[in-house]
Amino acid sequence: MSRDVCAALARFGCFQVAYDGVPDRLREDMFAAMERVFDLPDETKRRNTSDKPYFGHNGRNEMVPMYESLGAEDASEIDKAKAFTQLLWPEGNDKFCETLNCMSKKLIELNQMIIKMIFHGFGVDRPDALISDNSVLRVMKYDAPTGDTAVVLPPHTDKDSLTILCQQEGVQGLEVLVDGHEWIPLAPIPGCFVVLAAEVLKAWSNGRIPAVKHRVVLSPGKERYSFGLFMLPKWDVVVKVVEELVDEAHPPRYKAFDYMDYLRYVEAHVLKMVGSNKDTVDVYAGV
Ligand SMILES: O=C(O)CCC(=O)C(=O)O
Ligand SMILES: [Fe+2]
Repeated sequence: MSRDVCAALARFGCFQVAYDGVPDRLREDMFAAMERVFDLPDETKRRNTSDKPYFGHNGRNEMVPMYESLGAEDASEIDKAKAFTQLLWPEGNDKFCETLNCMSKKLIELNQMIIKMIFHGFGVDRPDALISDNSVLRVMKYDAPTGDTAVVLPPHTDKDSLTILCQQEGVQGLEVLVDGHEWIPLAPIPGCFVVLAAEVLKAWSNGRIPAVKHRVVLSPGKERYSFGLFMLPKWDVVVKVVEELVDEAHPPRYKAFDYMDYLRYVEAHVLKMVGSNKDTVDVYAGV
């Protein structure tokens, strides 16, 4: 199993996983709740701010006019889930709070399981420094294109360690880039989650696992909802290449870096990186 996970990630930077730790009911509750979130007035949704780049409300701007998202940091902690809920529903919404909290916990469990598998596959018995509880649960909505098929979320690599996405059943949209030139649609599979390798994992794995480039494309008349758990490294541990993956044939490809400094760099250079075939982590920390 560990080997299959490693092989899929090394080759494609992604895979889909069937995971019954998240009951269908919880998934349905989440999508139902999300529709109500996006129906809230703009000024309410824009209360979702953060001092960390890309952690809060995003979208409906020049770069991504048809995309809108909100981020709940560490919603696996009940107090944080409550605070996020209260921003949106000051009068409270216990059901939403519980759904968000429960989903975050389940997806963090899945995430940690996959990180352990990856590094076991690489012969690392105790990847403790990489197992973190820090996350952002992001809920996303894409407007239906009116004319032609449209790229509603431009190609990018994620800046966390590992992303777990949940697509709506029957709504196609996510595509991943394979071999640098072929866009492959990842059709939603009932009961499955999409796992995407991101830039921090690329650094940890000394480049053995690529950060997969992906985008969202929609056909006319179809709107789309999705949500994802973005796993972040521990705040008090620098991001660095795992020692076991360094030897004479594989010198370290990345300098150690602080995750928040890297995120600030990402924010400052985001426009410059559009269309680049280099990942930000390589520009920022590549040796
Ligand atoms: O909505 C999706 O399926 C993808 C979202 C995504 O790539 C992101 O938020 O980084
Ligand atoms: Fe992404």
